[in-house]
Amino acid sequence: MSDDKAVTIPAQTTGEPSGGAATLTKDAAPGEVLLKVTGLKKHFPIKKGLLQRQVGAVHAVDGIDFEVRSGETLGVVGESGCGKSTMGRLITRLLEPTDGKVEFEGRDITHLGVGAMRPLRRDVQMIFQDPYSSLNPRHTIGTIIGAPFKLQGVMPEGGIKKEVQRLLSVVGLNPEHYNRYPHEFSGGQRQRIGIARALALNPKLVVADEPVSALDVSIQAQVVNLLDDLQQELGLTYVIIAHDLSVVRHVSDRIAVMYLGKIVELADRELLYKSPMHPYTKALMSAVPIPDPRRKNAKSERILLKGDVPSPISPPSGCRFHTRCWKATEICKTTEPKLVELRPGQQVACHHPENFADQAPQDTVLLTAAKEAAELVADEVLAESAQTSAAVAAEVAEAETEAETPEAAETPESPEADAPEAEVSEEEPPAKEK
Ligand SMILES: Nc1ncnc2c1ncn2[C@@H]1O[C@H](COP(=O)(O)OP(=O)(O)OP(=O)(O)O)[C@@H](O)[C@H]1O
Repeated sequence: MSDDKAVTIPAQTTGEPSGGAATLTKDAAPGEVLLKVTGLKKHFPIKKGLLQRQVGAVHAVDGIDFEVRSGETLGVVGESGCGKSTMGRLITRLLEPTDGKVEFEGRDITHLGVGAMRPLRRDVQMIFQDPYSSLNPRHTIGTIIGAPFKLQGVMPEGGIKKEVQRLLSVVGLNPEHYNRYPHEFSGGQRQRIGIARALALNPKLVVADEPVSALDVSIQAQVVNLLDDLQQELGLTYVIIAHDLSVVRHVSDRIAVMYLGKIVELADRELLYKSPMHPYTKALMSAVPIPDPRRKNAKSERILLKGDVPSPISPPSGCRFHTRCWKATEICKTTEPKLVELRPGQQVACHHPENFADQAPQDTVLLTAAKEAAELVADEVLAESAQTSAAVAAEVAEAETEAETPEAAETPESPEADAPEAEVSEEEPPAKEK
């Protein structure tokens, strides 16, 4: 980690006539929406035969909506093949979306061409997973980190070499190693080089795609902490993609959980950890050990998921997770649940959420697949899940009753006021048939 904490980005001058001097001002104030994604899709066509006729498509990203606010870190998690990297490449416009909209600072950038995207490339940068293949082995690290200045026609104050050396010290590397080649560095150091390159043009948004998964576990924390420090110092906004929650849990403000091209849960970190609502989130969380001494006696039952993620070529109907979910009923197979905000700061797409009142309590018969999936879930987890859902349902019912009572008292003259508007069930939701 760098000792050089006093990071200052000098003003840069640009060769572009229209660009003007690159300023240090972050246009979006902290908390304002920097990036907005609506109905975003990417379907990769599958072509066959001599005529290369399209016979199908990989539904890598299949209609997602989210926002990234200035200064925050949005973590994106999900198993391999869920479309996280494709999403990262779509929002950095390295891929052309099939459908939907990407807005950056209020500007629609969905279909900007190469030329129009050029100035924007400064503001949106990407850090890649593999620090071995993402750095050209024939170039010195001075050339690699200095490349963005040349590509963008930007001349930093004091020259490129001085700026590259400053960036090296910012990411905790020796500025004297300017003339060395990537193979002379360890994996962690190479990832620091990738970070220095991404930071060169003082970006507003950095999308980091599995930034530490290729590194030794002992090095991972150092790189994550470096990203965290840089965010504090430079006011960066991050989208950090990871396949499990262990990497993003400490650095994210909000977390989006992806499954087969969809966001199934999007919540403030605290809420997600305290009471995950989507069964898939719960399963992902159960795979992460909790290094908390206060919880050493707490049950940490693992939830094993049945089989692999289904093919994104023909994703399951309804809720895509229904083939592996231990709570799935008929409605899950037939009707796709919408991503809705069930609690302030917590959106979820599930008919039978955890830690919340059942959204389809009339639908009680478990699918055969759910019974098989339940075999892999510890009895304690199933019991706890039923218990918390029942408790939340009772709480919700109680809150509704309280909310209705004063209203009725205020309008005693109304004949309807005496009669309860809706029956509030005191009953626990019916137990799922096993
Ligand atoms: N260029 C492409 N052409 C065809 N299919 C693709 C392409 N890129 C990705 N896919 C497919 O899209 C799906 C989503 O891939 P993606 O890499 O986005 O997932 P991921 O969640 O990032 O997984 P991983 O962590 O393994 O990278 C996968 O089935 C993948 O095979």
